[in-house]
Amino acid sequence: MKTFNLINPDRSDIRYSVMTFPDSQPHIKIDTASANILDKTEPLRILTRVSNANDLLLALFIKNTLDYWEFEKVELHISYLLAARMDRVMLDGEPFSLRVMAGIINQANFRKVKIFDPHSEVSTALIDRSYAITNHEYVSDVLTDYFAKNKGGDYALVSPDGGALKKIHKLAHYLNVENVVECMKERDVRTGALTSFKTTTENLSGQICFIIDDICDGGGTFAGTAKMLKEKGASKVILVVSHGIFSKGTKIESVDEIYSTDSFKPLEGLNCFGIEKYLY
Ligand SMILES: O=P(O)(O)OC[C@H]1O[C@H](OP(=O)(O)OP(=O)(O)O)[C@H](O)[C@@H]1O
Repeated sequence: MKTFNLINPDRSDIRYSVMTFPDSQPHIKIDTASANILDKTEPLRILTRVSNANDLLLALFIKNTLDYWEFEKVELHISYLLAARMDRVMLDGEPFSLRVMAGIINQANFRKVKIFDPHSEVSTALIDRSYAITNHEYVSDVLTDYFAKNKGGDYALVSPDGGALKKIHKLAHYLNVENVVECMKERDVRTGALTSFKTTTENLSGQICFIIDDICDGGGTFAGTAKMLKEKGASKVILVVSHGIFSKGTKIESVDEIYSTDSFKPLEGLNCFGIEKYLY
């Protein structure tokens, strides 16, 4: 499939240049010649991060031009979906932001929408003809990379909360890993504060613990979970997230090493895997 690549412009099958008008409107100029040589009856995907509102606008502007040129099968492949966490009304007076995002995407009438490891099933429920791409292949590559660079040993996959728990057993099955540690956390939705960390697993003596989750934002979930895992004997704690926001930086207490993709933004100072391999 041909790709209109907003993540890595050098690998785009259609060339373009992006600019911003003085009033902050994002704008794109698409190279007509590179578009005209493509077969318009074949699928074409727009590959993009939706890390902010302008990213979404640009993708929709491109779809508008591709419609005008009569490309028949345009897909949207999203590495990170803004507002996927706001998958419900958290508190009275707050919006159901994901529903708004979904409405905007739906009106553009993409043939398919693929989303890499969305926060919950609500994204694919709300967005028409959408599919979630799991983190399975990515986590498999992480384990291979980790054990190529470090001594082997007993290890466990850890789900830090209820959201991650829904995915961890399918991942463990895919990876053929038996050892899964289920954890719970409590978050006060009024303040965002994390209030408690628990697990039913008592002894993690000598275990290398891989915490698997979709997003690392401030890192509080993982500092609290890692501290608890170490108190129960874990020899190392490795954080593996699909989407690295790292709003408070990439030093997270009690976490020994971090893996992420560049789905939200390019990252330095940790193990960062390019998202393109996993989103197709
Ligand atoms: O790095 P942090 O700032 O701790 O945030 C990361 C956590 O936040 C998200 O879950 P969230 O707490 O929104 O949970 P829920 O939607 O599953 O209730 C995400 O799935 C991580 O678990």
